[in-house]
Amino acid sequence: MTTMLKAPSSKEFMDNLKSRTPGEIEFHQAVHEVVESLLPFLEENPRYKTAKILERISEPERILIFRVPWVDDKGEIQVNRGYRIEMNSAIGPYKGGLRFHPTVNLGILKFLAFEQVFKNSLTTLPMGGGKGGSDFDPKQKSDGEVMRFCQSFMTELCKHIGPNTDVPAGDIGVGGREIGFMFGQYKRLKNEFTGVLTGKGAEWGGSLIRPEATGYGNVYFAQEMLKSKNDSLKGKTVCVSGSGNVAQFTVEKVNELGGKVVTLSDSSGFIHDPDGIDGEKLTYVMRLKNIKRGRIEEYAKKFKVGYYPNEKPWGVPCDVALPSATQNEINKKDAQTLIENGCICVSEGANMPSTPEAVDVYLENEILYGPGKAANAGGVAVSGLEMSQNAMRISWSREEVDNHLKRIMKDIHTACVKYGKSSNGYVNYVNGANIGGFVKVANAMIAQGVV
Ligand SMILES: NC(=O)C1=CN([C@@H]2O[C@H](COP(=O)(O)OP(=O)(O)OC[C@H]3O[C@@H](n4cnc5c(N)ncnc54)[C@H](OP(=O)(O)O)[C@@H]3O)[C@@H](O)[C@H]2O)C=CC1
Ligand SMILES: O=C(O)CCC(=O)C(=O)O
Repeated sequence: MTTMLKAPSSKEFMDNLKSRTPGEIEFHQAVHEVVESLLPFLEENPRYKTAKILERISEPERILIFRVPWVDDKGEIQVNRGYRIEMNSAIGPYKGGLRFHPTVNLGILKFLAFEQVFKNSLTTLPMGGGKGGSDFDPKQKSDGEVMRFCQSFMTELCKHIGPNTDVPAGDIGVGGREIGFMFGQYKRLKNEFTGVLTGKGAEWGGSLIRPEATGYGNVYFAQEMLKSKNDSLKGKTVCVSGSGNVAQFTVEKVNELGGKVVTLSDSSGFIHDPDGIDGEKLTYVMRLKNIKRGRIEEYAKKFKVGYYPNEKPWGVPCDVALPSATQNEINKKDAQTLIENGCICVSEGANMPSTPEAVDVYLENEILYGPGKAANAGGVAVSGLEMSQNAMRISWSREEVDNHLKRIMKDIHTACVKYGKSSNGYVNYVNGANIGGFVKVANAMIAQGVV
């Protein structure tokens, strides 16, 4: 027998969540946004209330926290903390990146794992949600130190993951180098060559287009949003933040589609290049960041453009903003400035880069706003395609993978419009992504019983 339950108010729900997860500020922020989107939908669909999906989906299935000891180049022992949040496996193995950054803590990884559940569902591929990482800082470390850390991290993590259980990938501070070291250690310990990680090198099981996928996917999503207004990126001035994996391939795709990117940043400041970051300058950025592991300030010196230490790029006039660095990098004032300067579209390469107050500004002004869990889903989507290729022991061409990516981003856009269209015609992509991502996971959870 089932009983009809009244859904808790957003405040009741959040008070309860906060009392059980004190101090996990980013996690509270991510859950609050989803609850606000979902409560009206739950009123119309009471079976999700009866099954207590909201209560279950916001509680990780499993949290792993472990010691990561390693030896630095001076022979001194260092100790970091490792994490893996296995958030939800209703529609597939846990899937999501690993972040190595000194700011990493439980609340940040839980927000990322929670977002990942909805994002992965939106891709239409069979992937549950997870996230992990460490407070280890790869900056200023030698390759040997990074390798020893990665090997120690994987020595513990390998007990909990597997190609049908949990498949990590990269995120901030984890790129091809780190995935290589972790894959090597997993293979050595388990004596098996499997698709246990994605983002692998193309010669050893990686998918073509995975490095490009998050940035390209975000630009495809922005293009879809603009297309809904009979507009495009051609001739648009674009502000990008960050200068890592996502930012670099965002610039590449914007250039290809005829836009002009005028900013890039890192945690020390931003550069403003009014002439645009063309292909040649982008090659310089890729060398600077991926090989030399230098600071974006060096771009300003090399190309004689403005560098603004300890500032973010949102005061630079643009038509389109593609935040691609980190969470909460655009606050209310930044959002107001963007709109006052004529910005008509914000599409998030980073996870949760806009504060809730910034999001309110976008929605009140009815600009095109693509939240990260929809707009940056291209990365994990191509990770899902890497898992398929590994399982079939085949490799698709660049063109095949790129065509899949384009189709997936278009489908995500369609799902957001389906669930997010307001009565006045404005598409609230926040509601669209949250409800669109929720339905498949919630239905699977109901079908699988109280687990
Ligand atoms: N890689 C992927 O496939 C995906 C990534 N994302 C998200 O995209 C964003 C960027 O990731 P990715 O490009 O992979 O990471 P990278 O490590 O390659 O690059 C991160 C960039 O962001 C900057 N950054 C990091 N932390 C801060 C901070 N606190 N303040 C200002 N700038 C900062 C870094 O600067 P510095 O070098 O100074 O630290 C660097 O330029 C993240 O939010 C990530 O979660 C989302 C989906 C998939
Ligand atoms: O490719 C993946 O599995 C992870 C991508 C990721 O971490 C993200 O979407 O935030």
